[in-house]
Amino acid sequence: MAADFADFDLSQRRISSLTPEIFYIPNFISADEEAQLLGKIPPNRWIVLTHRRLQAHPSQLARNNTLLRAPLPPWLTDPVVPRFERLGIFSDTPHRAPNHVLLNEYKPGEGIMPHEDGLAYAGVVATVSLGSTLVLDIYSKRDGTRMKEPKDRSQNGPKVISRILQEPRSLLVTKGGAYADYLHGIAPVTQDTDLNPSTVANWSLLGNPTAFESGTSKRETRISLTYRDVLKVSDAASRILGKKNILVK
Ligand SMILES: O=C(O)CCC(=O)C(=O)O
Ligand SMILES: [Fe+2]
Repeated sequence: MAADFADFDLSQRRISSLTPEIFYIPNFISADEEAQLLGKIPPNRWIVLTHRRLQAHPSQLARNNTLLRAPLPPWLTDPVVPRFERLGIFSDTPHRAPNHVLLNEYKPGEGIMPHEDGLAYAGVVATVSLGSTLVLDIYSKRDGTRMKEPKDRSQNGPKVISRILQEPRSLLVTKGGAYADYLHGIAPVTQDTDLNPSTVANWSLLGNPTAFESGTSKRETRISLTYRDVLKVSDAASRILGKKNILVK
């Protein structure tokens, strides 16, 4: 049985006071709950991209970043959302609860380019990891506005400032602009390497650090559930459904 997180102090799980506000909780869900979640993912909802596939629940956002008002499906709500409530994760966002979940699936060798999450969402993202461990890289936004020569690219490009190891069943919470003032990405590799207490920012918070003592972690298929609060919500069902152009993200 996973803990119910009633008297849990999230501030104790902050990854580092020097970097953006990011919190890590291993074993946020139990192995049974993980298996149930994996079993509930609808096989017909995947949007296939080049290096991963994704699903959006309850729906994709419309072009103007508006969510059509609809509840999250129950399998994405229980048991996760009540635990968020007990931890106060979304207590300061406009709807005080997540209203949107993006699922991403990465097979070994797949990843996601460094990016920021954009203006559609409140500045809190809560990510539940399923199936496999992988490293999330956090990048500073280097000022690359003017690159005189292509060779300057290495100096001006985004730079990894933090590496976060996400174990299956863990929760990662990013707050306070961590996903807007910094970039985040996942390298398209088949194993994560160079893992140790000085290269992994959340090493001291890991559930099972002994599993990574060899310094490498082989990727299996990993699915993330990223819970968000979309700022703009609309009841105008017919107007939005009438529009042809729907954005993935
Ligand atoms: O899979 C993840 O943990 C990150 C996904 C992500 O960055 C996104 O969907 O914007
Ligand atoms: Fe993202």
